[in-house]
Amino acid sequence: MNDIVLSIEDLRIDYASDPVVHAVAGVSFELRRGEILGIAGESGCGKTTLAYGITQLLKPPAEVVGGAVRFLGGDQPVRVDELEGAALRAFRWDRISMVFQGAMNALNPVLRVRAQLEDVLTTHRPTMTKQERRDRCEHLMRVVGVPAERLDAYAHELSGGMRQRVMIAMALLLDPPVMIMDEPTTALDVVVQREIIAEITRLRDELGFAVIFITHDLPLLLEISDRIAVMRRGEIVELASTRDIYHRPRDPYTRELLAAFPSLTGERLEYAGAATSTTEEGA
Ligand SMILES: Nc1ncnc2c1ncn2[C@@H]1O[C@H](COP(=O)(O)OP(=O)(O)OP(=O)(O)O)[C@@H](O)[C@H]1O
Repeated sequence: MNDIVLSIEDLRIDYASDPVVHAVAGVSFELRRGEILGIAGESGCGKTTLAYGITQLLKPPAEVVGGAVRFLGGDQPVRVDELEGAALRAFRWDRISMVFQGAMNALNPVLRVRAQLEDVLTTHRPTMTKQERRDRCEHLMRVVGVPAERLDAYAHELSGGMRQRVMIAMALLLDPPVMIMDEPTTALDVVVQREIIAEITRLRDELGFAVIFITHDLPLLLEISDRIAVMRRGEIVELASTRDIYHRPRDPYTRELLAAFPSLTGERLEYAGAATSTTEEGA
């Protein structure tokens, strides 16, 4: 069995604006079966463009100008970047699914959650019976921690956290070997964010799918990833195990990124009050 599920080779994506932006400037990496690969980097470094490029969701003026994306998690290798039309639609969700920032707002406001989940199954698993579809949807709701009764709700009747969980359920419906998550919890409050992250790592352990997890939140990546790729100006400047990124960062930019976050483990310093304060007031 191949240990690599996805291979990205020298992927290049431009925005054909004036001047041209080389948003992804020759990115190569391999995603291993069942791993969580974190992609970190400051705003504008090309993370989202990369995610959309891998799944062929880019819209003009964005354009893939070079490289290859190969899915290796099935019987035959698939050149994802060459898929079109019905073949692309059949591939997406089934082999690689996505949860993007604000995905929770992608739910259709006039359809019940059940109809939207069942629609994915009707399209991709046409031989499933009605009862099988019902069972699968109810199972997935339980898997992501939403009571199955909520299948009868409309999106506006659910909290932001629940809606994002529903989107994760949708991404898991077809049991894909790869999930791409781009800031999947950024729009949520910290407590809900932690719950959902814990859920994603638990599901990964249980179901064994691989995840590309994109965020500017490096401490979060250090917590959940097996390996981390650090992106800067459209390129990966360092890709290593999370342990090495944390303890032995090689690239100066990785060190800079790490230094930008307060240490979680170092010596505890006593708070001495605001540096600019000249009075005792409010101390
Ligand atoms: N429609 C567009 N036209 C021209 N340039 C664009 C367009 N969309 C994005 N870019 C540029 O492409 C580069 C990469 O943007 P991208 O959104 O992929 O970065 P990012 O790392 O995901 O940032 P963020 O974390 O803020 O979402 C940036 O320089 C951005 O300004």
